Amino acid sequence: MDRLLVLVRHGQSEWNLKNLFTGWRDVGLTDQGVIEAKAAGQKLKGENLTFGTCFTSALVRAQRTLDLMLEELGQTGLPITRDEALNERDYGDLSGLNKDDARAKWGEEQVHIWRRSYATQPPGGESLRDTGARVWPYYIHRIQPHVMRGEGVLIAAHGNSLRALIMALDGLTPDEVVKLELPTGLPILYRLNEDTSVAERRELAV
Ligand SMILES: O=C(O)[C@@H](CO)OP(=O)(O)O
Repeated sequence: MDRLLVLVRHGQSEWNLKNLFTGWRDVGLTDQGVIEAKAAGQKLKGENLTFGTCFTSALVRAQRTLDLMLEELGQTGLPITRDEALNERDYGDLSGLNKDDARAKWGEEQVHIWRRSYATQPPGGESLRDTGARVWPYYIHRIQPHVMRGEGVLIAAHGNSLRALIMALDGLTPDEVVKLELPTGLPILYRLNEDTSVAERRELAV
C-alpha cells in the first residue's frame, strides 16, 4: 500500500516579501507566491502523485497555495479540511514587526532564538514546542489515519507548523530543529511504513 504524505509550505506571502513577522496574521500570496504554488503543483503532477484528501490551516496563504496546487494537479474536488491546528506559530507581540528592526532592537542572537529555537517563546507568542503540542496530536488523530489507509494526503501549511511536524516525523532533537529551514513552495514527500514510521523522505525540488 502507498502510504503517501506530502507537506508544502505556502508560497511567498505579502509579509514574507515585506520581511514582517506574520504568525496568525492573515495575509495573501504575492504574485511570486502564486507562481511558487503553481510550480509545486506541477512538480507533484510530474511525479504522478494521486491524493485522496487534503489538509490546510485556517489562513488564506496556505489555503490559496493548496487550491493552486490542486488546480495544476488536475485534482480539484478533493475533500479539504481547514483547521487552526495547522496555523503558523503565533508570533505574539512580534507579529507585524519588521525582522531587521527587531534585530536592531533586541540583537541578532535573541531574534534567532525566538525564530528558530525549540522551547523559547517570543513575547506573548508560541514556542515551536507549543506549536508542536497542537500540530502533532492533530496529525496523529486526524491526518495519519488517512495516510495509513493509503488515501494519499497533501498538506499545505506554514514554515513553523511544518517544522514542528517534521521534527516529530524525522525524530530531530531540539538542537537539530534549530537548523531546519523550509523554503516556500517546496514539496516534501514522505512514505510511511505499516508501523507509521518513515519509510521514505524526499524533497521535490521544483
Ligand atoms: O513570520 C512568520 O510567521 C514566519 C514564517 O514566515 O517567519 P520566521 O521565518 O521568522 O519563523
